[in-house]
Amino acid sequence: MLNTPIRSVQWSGTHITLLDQRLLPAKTEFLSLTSIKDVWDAIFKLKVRGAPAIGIAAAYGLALWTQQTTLTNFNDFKSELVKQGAYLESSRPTAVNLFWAVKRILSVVEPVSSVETAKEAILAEAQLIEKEDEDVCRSIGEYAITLFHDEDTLLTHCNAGGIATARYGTALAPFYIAKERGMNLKAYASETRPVLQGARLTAWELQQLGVDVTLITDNMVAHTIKSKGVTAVIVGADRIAANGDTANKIGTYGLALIAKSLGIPFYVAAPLSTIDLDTLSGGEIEIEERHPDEVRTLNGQAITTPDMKVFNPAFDVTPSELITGIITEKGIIQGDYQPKLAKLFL
Ligand SMILES: CSC[C@@H](O)[C@@H](O)C(=O)COP(=O)(O)O
Repeated sequence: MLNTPIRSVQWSGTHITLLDQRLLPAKTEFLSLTSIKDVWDAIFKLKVRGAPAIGIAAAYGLALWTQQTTLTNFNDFKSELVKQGAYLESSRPTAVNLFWAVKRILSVVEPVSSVETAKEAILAEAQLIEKEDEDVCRSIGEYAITLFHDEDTLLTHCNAGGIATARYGTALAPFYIAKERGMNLKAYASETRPVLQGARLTAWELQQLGVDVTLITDNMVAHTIKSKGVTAVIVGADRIAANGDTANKIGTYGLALIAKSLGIPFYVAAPLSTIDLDTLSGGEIEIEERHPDEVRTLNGQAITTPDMKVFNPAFDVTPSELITGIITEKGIIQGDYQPKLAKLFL
């Protein structure tokens, strides 16, 4: 049993050690990322995925670049660092944690005046981002658990677990806390076509944790909620707009509509680093569209003609009015999201 969850992104002194999430659950393999290009590629290809983990990988990616650069002039170093940050930001558009982490790393260079000091400050900040995410996820779990009772059955979508963060996850954090407290939370995981994060990652992660987890395909959600006594839906987020509209894995919006129709609560669990007050509403969030082959194939096997026309958005936006509560490290907010989200940052 994997009671201490695997760390999906770690700094290893000279490189980044990264769990290759594409291979799970068949193989638990770690990659050594030795250049910023490796980090871009890892984010783009979903070797690392999940909003907070992408942010941590990006922060370490910039730390890696700073350790390797031969630039000695501080102004040249600073302007190249900005370019490297923009390069990493071009890997995936939707999860705001990527942009948040790059911004945070760039900001530590402001008060310093030499390349050597900047290198140290950047690595320390990347390590702090990882450490803080662990604490934040634990806190999300502690707030989340107050919403549930022993023997409740929660349905979750995609993977917002320990491997998508520094530790504990966001939507899966209450399962870790429940285990510690001897409380029995049961789970249904929807498989999450086309990349199957629910089947490959969430079902595996909860099974490792010893949670009673059952896998369903995405089209079984309404029937399962109705027939199996699911008490709540809990998901993570990739970007929460200022008004509470939430971008998360494709399928989340449909889940929220089903939850509302069947009268069960729909919760979003996310850290403040996923809340983007500069994005006023969900309509402003850029939705990543991925390669059509993800839909044309299933586990590497073609399921359509090779030229089948495909629409493959990786995320959708759930309007805030369908969200029962947003669980953050600073507490749970319910309704009236605009002022309440803004207040979290004061
Ligand atoms: C704590 S992870 C929250 C979200 O990032 C997660 O729910 C999600 O949508 C991940 O999408 P992915 O495409 O796998 O990166």
